Amino acid sequence: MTANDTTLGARLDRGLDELGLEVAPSRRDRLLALVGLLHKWNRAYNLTAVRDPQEMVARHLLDSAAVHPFVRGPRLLDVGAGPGLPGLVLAILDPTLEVTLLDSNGKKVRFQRQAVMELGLPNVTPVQARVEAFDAPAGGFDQVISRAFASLGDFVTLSASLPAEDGQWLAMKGPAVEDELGGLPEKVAVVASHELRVPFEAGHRRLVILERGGSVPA
Ligand SMILES: C[S@@+](CC[C@H](N)C(=O)[O-])C[C@H]1O[C@@H](n2cnc3c(N)ncnc32)[C@H](O)[C@@H]1O
Repeated sequence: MTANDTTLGARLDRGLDELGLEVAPSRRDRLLALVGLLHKWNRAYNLTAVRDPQEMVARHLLDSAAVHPFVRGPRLLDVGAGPGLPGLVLAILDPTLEVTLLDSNGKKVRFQRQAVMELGLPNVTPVQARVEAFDAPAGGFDQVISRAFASLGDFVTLSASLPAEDGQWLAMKGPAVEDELGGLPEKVAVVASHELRVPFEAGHRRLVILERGGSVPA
């Protein structure tokens, strides 16, 4: 292990601690390995604008891990997952989740497959498809999540058929999500909206949870 790995590991440990997440050493090491893979493949595949591994720990790992308490699974679909965020992180944290990573971009999905293989994650299935052309397995997904994918209205409209009857959408948004609430389709409503603090990040992450037929305003 290099001095740089030690620094990254210390930053990750502190962040997970701040989030109140206890993570087994083998899983914590896989989270760090994911940063290594993102850093290595970023040069060729342009996976993320974040180039610095220290920054990746906060902006990618901890930001994704912050929503873990709201993920109930077991079947979770990550729409527009890109390099697998937040889905890969959530799958590493909880091996009982069955995570499908969906992206239309071939390079992103090739990276997802590489990460699944190198990190040994049998609970993750990468799929290359456009969300609007993707069919859910029988019964649908328990939760459909996205980060930096689309407006709230577009996310829910494009994935309208994918959650189970009693399933949920989890939208990872910035603090100014109120402006997007008007774009929601009828019969889908916000049932909860959580302000999450991400370690080492200045602003707040907002997690908006939606269900069919919900009626509680944000
Ligand atoms: C800004 S990136 C976000 C990636 C990742 N969720 C993250 O937070 O780093 C948006 C991703 O959505 C994918 N995407 C855009 N339109 C899509 C569609 N209609 N169906 C599936 N994926 C799509 C793009 O290929 C891209 O990888």
